[in-house]
Amino acid sequence: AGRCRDRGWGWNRDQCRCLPRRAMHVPSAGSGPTGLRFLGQEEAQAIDQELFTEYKFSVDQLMELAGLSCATAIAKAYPPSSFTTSQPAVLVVCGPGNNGGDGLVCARHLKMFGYQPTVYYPKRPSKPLFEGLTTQCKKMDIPFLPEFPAEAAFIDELYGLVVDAIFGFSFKGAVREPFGSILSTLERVTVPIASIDIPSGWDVEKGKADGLQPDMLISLTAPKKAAMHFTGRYHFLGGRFVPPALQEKYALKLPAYPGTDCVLQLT
Ligand SMILES: NC(=O)C1=CN([C@@H]2O[C@H](COP(=O)(O)OP(=O)(O)OC[C@H]3O[C@@H](n4cnc5c(N)ncnc54)[C@H](OP(=O)(O)O)[C@@H]3O)[C@@H](O)[C@H]2O)[C@H](O)CC1
Ligand SMILES: [K+]
Repeated sequence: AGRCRDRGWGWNRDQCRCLPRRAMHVPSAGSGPTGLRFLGQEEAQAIDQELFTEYKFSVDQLMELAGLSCATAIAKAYPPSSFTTSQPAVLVVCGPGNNGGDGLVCARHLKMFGYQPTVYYPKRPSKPLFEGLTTQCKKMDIPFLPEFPAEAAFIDELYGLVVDAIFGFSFKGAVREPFGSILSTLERVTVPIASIDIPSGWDVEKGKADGLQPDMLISLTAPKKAAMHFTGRYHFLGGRFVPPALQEKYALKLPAYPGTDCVLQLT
């Protein structure tokens, strides 16, 4: 039990024993379907554009479904009872684009599901969509951190899970500040990280061997090529909103979601 006081270890209520925090959550049985197609960056962006221009979805519609998928997948892999912190505290780190918007929606649904999310959102676009999502979170008493914790150990101490909603499929080139420092801190945390769509800082197609190594990846619409380099425990598919004709046009070969579920566990 002395080990429980060490950083990176904690008491697991489900298993009634001390475990490394990274191994805290028991993976559910069963492996995912095969034959999925992994998308390149341009293809992912083309599908996204077509959803908006040809199929007339609005961004906030799809973002709501994407963020709900993420919160649902998180609740399946990391139920509140599996947290070793006194509360199921989750740090949601949001970037400047739509991936960050998915993070805000995810934070709101996590709160609805009984988690205690806190958001860090350093670069906020002055657009009604993002301002609205921010207000919705604030009105639900979700705190926004004024500064990012300087030490990875502070994050390990305060939160049982980090949601990475910094960059998605439009990330390109070398990471610019303040996100470089944020990502280097996140690379050192020992609590699990759940990445939305792409592990942030990874090349969308080639991944990044020495970058963030999330425990969970929630691929939206269809996995991107970077997902082939994902070695964490949980890979979920979410964003169940692609009309069959568009799935066919891009030969997505999406597996069937179970019943009315908005997520599907791939691994
Ligand atoms: N169809 C779907 O599946 C949907 C997915 N959604 C989510 O949207 C993202 C893609 O969102 P997008 O806004 O296109 O892009 P990102 O969130 O990935 O990032 C764009 C911002 O990131 C900045 N950026 C890019 N590269 C860097 C870098 N090297 N360093 C720092 N910052 C970077 C970029 O800044 P610019 O200055 O270049 O403009 C942007 O601000 C997808 O992955 C899903 O998560 C939708 O929610 C719903 C539909
Ligand atoms: K991400």
